[in-house]
Amino acid sequence: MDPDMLKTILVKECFTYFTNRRNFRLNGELYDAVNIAEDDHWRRLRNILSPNFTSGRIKEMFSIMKHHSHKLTTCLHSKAHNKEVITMKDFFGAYSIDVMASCAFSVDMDSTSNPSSPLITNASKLFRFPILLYIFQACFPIFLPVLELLGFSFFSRSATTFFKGLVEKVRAERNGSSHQVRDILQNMINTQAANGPEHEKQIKGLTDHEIISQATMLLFAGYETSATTLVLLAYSLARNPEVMKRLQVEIDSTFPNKGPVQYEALMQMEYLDSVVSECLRLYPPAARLERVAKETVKVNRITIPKNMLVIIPIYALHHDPELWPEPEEFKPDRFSKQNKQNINQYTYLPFGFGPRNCIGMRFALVMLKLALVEVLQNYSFSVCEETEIPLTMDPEGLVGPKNPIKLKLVTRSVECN
Ligand code: HEM
Repeated sequence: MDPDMLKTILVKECFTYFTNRRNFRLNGELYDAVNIAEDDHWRRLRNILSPNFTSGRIKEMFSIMKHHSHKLTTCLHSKAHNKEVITMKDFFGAYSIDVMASCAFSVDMDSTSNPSSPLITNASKLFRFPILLYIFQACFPIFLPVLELLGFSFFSRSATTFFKGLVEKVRAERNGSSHQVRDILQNMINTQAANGPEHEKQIKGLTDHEIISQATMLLFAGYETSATTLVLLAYSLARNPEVMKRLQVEIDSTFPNKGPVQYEALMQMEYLDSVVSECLRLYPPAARLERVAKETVKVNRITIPKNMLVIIPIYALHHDPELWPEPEEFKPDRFSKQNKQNINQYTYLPFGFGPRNCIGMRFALVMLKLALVEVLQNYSFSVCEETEIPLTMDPEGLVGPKNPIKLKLVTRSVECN
C-alpha cells in the first residue's frame, strides 16, 4: 500500500475510534480540567465550555483583544525608536497572557508594561514540566499510585495555588457587586444555577473546584502556545523579508492609512492566513497528539489492542518531505487558496483533530492575527547580530526555541502605506 495512504488511514482511524487522550495521572489539583478528564466527564465539561468559543463570542471579545494589541504596539514604540534589541517573548508573552486573563476573568494585569507580572511568572511555571518525574513515571508506571499519594504532580503546586487564589478573589469581588460581567469565568459560574433537583435532567453545572481547574487550564493551554507562535511568526518574517513585504502590502490595502483593524476584514485576509498556517506547520507548538484505543481495532493489517496508547507525531508529519517538499523552508504559498485544497487534513494538525481538538483554535487565530497585523502596520521585523540562526529548538516541553529570540524593529514611515 502507498505509504502516504497508510499514514492517512492510521491517523484518521485514531480520531474516529479513540476519543480519549492518555491521562498521565499526576495532574495534582488539575485532575478535573477539560484536557485531562475522560469519557462522560470530559463530554460534560466540553459542552459547558464550548459556547465560550463560538464565532459570535469571539467577535464580542475582539474589542478586549484590540485594547491589548494597541498597548503592545505602543510599548514597542520606544524600543523601535531606540533601535533596541528586543526579546520578542517579553512582549508577545505579555500580550497573550493579558488577552487570556481579560477574556477569561475580566482582569487586566497590564503585563505588557510590567513584564515581571505574577501572571506571567506563574503561567510560565505551569509549563515547566519536571522532566525526571516524567521519565520516571514512564519507565515505572507501577509506582504511579504511590507518587500520586505522595502528592507528586506535573503541574507546579505554587502556580496552581496562585491561579486558585486569583479565581477565588475575582469571585469574591463579584459576589458583592451588582455589575453584570460577561466573561468565561462568569459563564462557568452561571452553570451552577442549573444544579439542584429541578434541573437533574439538564447538564449538571460545574463545581467550584471544576471552575478553578478550567480557568487555570485555559490560561495554561492558551498562553504559551499563542505567545510562542507569535514569536516564531516574527522570527520567520524577519528571516523572509519578501514574505513580510507581501503581507504588509495586504495589510495596508485592507486597512489603509494604518486604519483600525476590523474583525471581518481580518478574517478574510488570505495571505495573512497562509503566513500563520505555514508558521504553525513549521513550528507546531504541540509536537504530538495522543489517543487511547477504546476498543481493540484493526487498522489495515495492524491490530491496536484496547487501552493502547497511540501517538500521532504532528511534528514529524509537518516535516515529512513527501508531504511537504523542502519542509524546512518557510513558504506560505503552500496554503494559498489553490494549494490548500490539495492538503490532506490528516497531515496538517497544529490544533489536533476530532472531538478533542483544540477548543481555543478560533480564539487563538484571531488573537495571533490581530497582534501580527497591528505590529506590522507600524513596524518591520529585522534580524540582528543577536538573532540565533539557525534556531536551536527546545528538546523539552512544547515545540519552541531553546534560547530567547531576539530581533530589532524598524518603524514604518507613513509613506509605506
Ligand atoms: C497557537 C495556539 C494554540 C495551539 C497550536 C493549540 C494546540 C492544541 C492542540 C494540538 C491540542 C490537542 C488537540 C487534540 O488532541 O486533538 C489542544 C487542546 C486544547 N487547547 Fe489548544 N492550542 C492553542 C491555543 C489555545 C487557546 C488560546 C486555548 C484557550 C483559550 C486553548 C485551549 C485548549 C484546550 C482547553 C484543549 C483541550 C481540549 C479537550 O481536551 O477537549 N488552546 N490545543
